[in-house]
Amino acid sequence: MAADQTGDVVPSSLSAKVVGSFAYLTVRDRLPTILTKVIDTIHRNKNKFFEEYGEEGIQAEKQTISLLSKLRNELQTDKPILALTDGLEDADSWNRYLQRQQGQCGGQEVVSWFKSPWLYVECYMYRRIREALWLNPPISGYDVFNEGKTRSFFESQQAIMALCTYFEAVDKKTEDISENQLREYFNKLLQVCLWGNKCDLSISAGVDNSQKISPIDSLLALQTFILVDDSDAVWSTLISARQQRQSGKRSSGRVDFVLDNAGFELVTDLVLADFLVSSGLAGEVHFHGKSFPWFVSDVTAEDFQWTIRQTMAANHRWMSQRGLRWQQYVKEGVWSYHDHPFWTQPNEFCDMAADAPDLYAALQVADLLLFKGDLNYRKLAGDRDWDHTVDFDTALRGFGPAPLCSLRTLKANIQVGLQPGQGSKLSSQDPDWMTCGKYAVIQFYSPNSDRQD
Ligand SMILES: O=P(O)(O)OC[C@H]1O[C@](O)(CO)[C@@H](O)[C@@H]1O
Repeated sequence: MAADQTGDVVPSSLSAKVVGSFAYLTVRDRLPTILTKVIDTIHRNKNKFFEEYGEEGIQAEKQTISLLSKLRNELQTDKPILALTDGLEDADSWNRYLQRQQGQCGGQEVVSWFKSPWLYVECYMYRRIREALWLNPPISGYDVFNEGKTRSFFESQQAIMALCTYFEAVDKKTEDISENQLREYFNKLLQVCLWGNKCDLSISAGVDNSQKISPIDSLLALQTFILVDDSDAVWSTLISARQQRQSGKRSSGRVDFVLDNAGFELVTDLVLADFLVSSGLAGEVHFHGKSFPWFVSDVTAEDFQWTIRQTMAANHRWMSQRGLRWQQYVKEGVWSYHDHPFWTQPNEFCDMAADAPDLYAALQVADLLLFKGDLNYRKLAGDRDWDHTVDFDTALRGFGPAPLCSLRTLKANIQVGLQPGQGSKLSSQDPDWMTCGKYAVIQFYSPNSDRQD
């Protein structure tokens, strides 16, 4: 247990200082592997940089690699975390966060890779990659993870086609079907969107993790791996918001996706968003992505636009039709993409109201917030060593700008909101249940006291 900034007693943050823990193994093994791949990618692209920028490109490649090798050495030898020096717009808040961490150690320990909160140091690594590139124009804007994200999209083509074909049939029917039928489609597409989160490149340290089989066909078999299923509450939230709109009590009708990975997962997000709009469950969708390459496969503005363009250009009738529809939504402002520096900060989301009040206020307007993936879950629950039976609401520690739902496959050893005994049963059956990506949750919280489930 530890006291937070406000003096509340909360479980301690997960950290690599617990030798043998998942955090420890990630910092010891997975993060250096990711850094090595980043260095290899930059080196492999040397000729491209030369063709584009001449000798300057080669110099930038060398210097970036030298900064990244230094970073890998700092990590592997547990050096202190350093302040950022690139002067980018978020550098000050990162440096303030470092001071906050230093304040919390009370001078007894240094803030370092293996001693500090895992969430902090892992986010910091991606920000330092950003710094290494930024300090080296002309390759400052190069996305080192782009090749992997692109590959993962193409390797999931069959699954994307199957999903678009399924959606085509659903879409034809949404106008005159019963609420029960609509609900059935919603459940399926919500689950596809959930399992899409299996496909991230960070857990596999960049190794192929794409979707190979039809996502609809696998749903039934996957059902037993959903540990918490609050989809009833999610549905009720959408339906009651729609009723309020129809009766003129409310205008917005907005669902926000806090996105996670590009590739197949993003396609599942777009398909669900398409369904929400075409069925009238939402009037508008906001997508929140990252403002620089993050956690290997996270969606940036460029990935978002690229995915829509590729879907449009596909040589498959239903896939390209979806792409065209999505482009239309973007043109008409029905869909919009947003980024904010807070999404690429190391903060727990309970800090958002104080540290990013503009973002918090923007989220308050939504009827429903869908938080995709494992990292968002870690930030929702503060990446702390909670007992599994603690309520989701408690772990959120006051965060709740609007009704929210986490759609997450478990890839880090944090999970709340389970039934008594559920965690220990899983541990005895499947010791890696929290980190293997085989289990998932659809976990809901509403700040309105009259929860609609
Ligand atoms: O893409 P996601 O689902 O946020 O997963 C991110 C990955 O990074 C981690 O947060 C840590 O490496 C894991 O928990 C997870 O493997």
